[in-house]
Order: sequence, then structure tokens, then C-alpha cells
Amino acid sequence: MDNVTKTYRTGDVEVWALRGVDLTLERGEMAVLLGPSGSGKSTLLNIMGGLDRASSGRVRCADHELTAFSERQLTQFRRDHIGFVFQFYNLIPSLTAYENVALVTEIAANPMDPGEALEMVGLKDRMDHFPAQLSGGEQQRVAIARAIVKRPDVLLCDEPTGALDSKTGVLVLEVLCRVNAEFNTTMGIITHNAAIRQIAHRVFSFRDGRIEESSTNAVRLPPSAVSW
Ligand SMILES: Nc1ncnc2c1ncn2[C@@H]1O[C@H](COP(=O)(O)OP(=O)(O)OP(=O)(O)O)[C@@H](O)[C@H]1O
Repeated sequence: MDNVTKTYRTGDVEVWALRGVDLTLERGEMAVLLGPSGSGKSTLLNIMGGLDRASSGRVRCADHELTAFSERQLTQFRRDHIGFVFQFYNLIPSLTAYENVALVTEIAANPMDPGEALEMVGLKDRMDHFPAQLSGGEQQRVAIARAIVKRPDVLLCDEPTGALDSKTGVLVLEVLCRVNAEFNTTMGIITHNAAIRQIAHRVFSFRDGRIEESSTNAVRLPPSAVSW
């Protein structure tokens, strides 16, 4: 992302969500994004994944220039390259875990088997359960399986542990680390839990629509060594 800005206009009021952000993630890198509420993290993640558009600046992903894309191209780009995980799992209640994941494989170019994705997140024996029969942590792991089943290049997670207790959150982070290590998936993870910064390759701290600080972890901790 080069000098990306984002403004929202509500009536006469203009809100600057991003005030000029330069950010490059290397392939396979796990980045944690920190910052106070309203500092622009979600806006950035959404623009990075082609869910939203920058007001100015340039956004590229490998050979794709997102800022030059039509709506249709942006949708295709998201479909082919990006997985999203949100704080609330957004599973379809009337479908089993397996069916929730399988739904994506119908429109993906080169998906893995839904069972394989569920095995990857440790839910092989819960495939036939409905969301209401799963714990919050298990539902989030189904959401991760759904996001990775299409083998995305980039996985973007907005508060993936936000609704979970620390112990369950650790299980979810372990799954994310496993996906990162096994598939070399580039990751952006927003969190309010500053302790989670320790699992990342790089950490970006936001304030008031800008990156205030970035740092590289010389030593990364496994999620099991992190608590909040
Ligand atoms: N659709 C929108 N319309 C108007 N203003 C918006 C919209 N989305 C975000 N904003 C504003 O942009 C700023 C950045 O919001 P953003 O959601 O990116 O922050 P955040 O750091 O992710 O916050 P949080 O940690 O609370 O999720 C805030 O001032 C917010 O009110």
C-alpha cells in the first residue's frame, strides 16, 4: 500500500479513517495490527482485501493493482486470493460445519477438500455438527477452515479472538500459525490484545489513521506462551 488514504463523508462531516499509510507485507509474513479503537485498522484491512476502496493512494497485491480494478474485478480478486475471518463467525446456522466450508469450494478455482480444511483446524470429528452445537472457539475454527479451503494467498483476520476467552483464543491462534507455516499464507491479524503481538513476524501500531510504529520480532513466541 502506497500513501493510502480513506475518508468517509456523513452529511457535512468528513472523517479521515486513514491519513496516508505505506505498508508492505512480504509473502508468508504474519503481521499483527494494533491500535486504539477508531485508529483505522479495520479500514486498512478491508482495503487490503478489496472489500473497500481507498480514497487515494495505491494498493497492490503481487501483480494485481487493486486501485485500478472495477467492482467486478475486485470481487474476482477477493474470490481468488483473499480469505477473511471476523470476530463473529458468520456461519450459516442451518448448515453443518462441513457444509459451511463446502459452500466456498463451489466457487473456488482450486479448493482443498472441505474435510481436509476441517482437519487442519482440528475439527475432523465435528464435521457434522451445526454451529449451535459448537463452542465459540470451534465455530471460529470452522470460519478459519472456510477461509482457507480455497487456498487464499492472503488471510485477513479482524479480531479473530475478540469474542473468545484467552485459552480458547490460543487454540485459534495456533490454527492461524499452522496455516501460516504450512501454506506460507500471508496474514494480517487485527487484535486489541497487545500480548498477541509476540506471535507475529512484524507488528504495526496504528494511531489516528497512521502507522505510528512498526517493529520486527527477533524471536516469535508460540501462541501457547501467550496469555491475555
Ligand atoms: N462506513 C463508515 N462511515 C463513516 N465513518 C466510518 C466508517 N467506517 C469507519 N469509519 C470511521 O473511520 C475511523 C476508523 O475506523 P476503523 O473501524 O477502521 O477503526 P479500528 O481501528 O478498526 O477500530 P476498532 O478497533 O474499534 O474496530 C473511525 O473514526 C470510524 O468511525
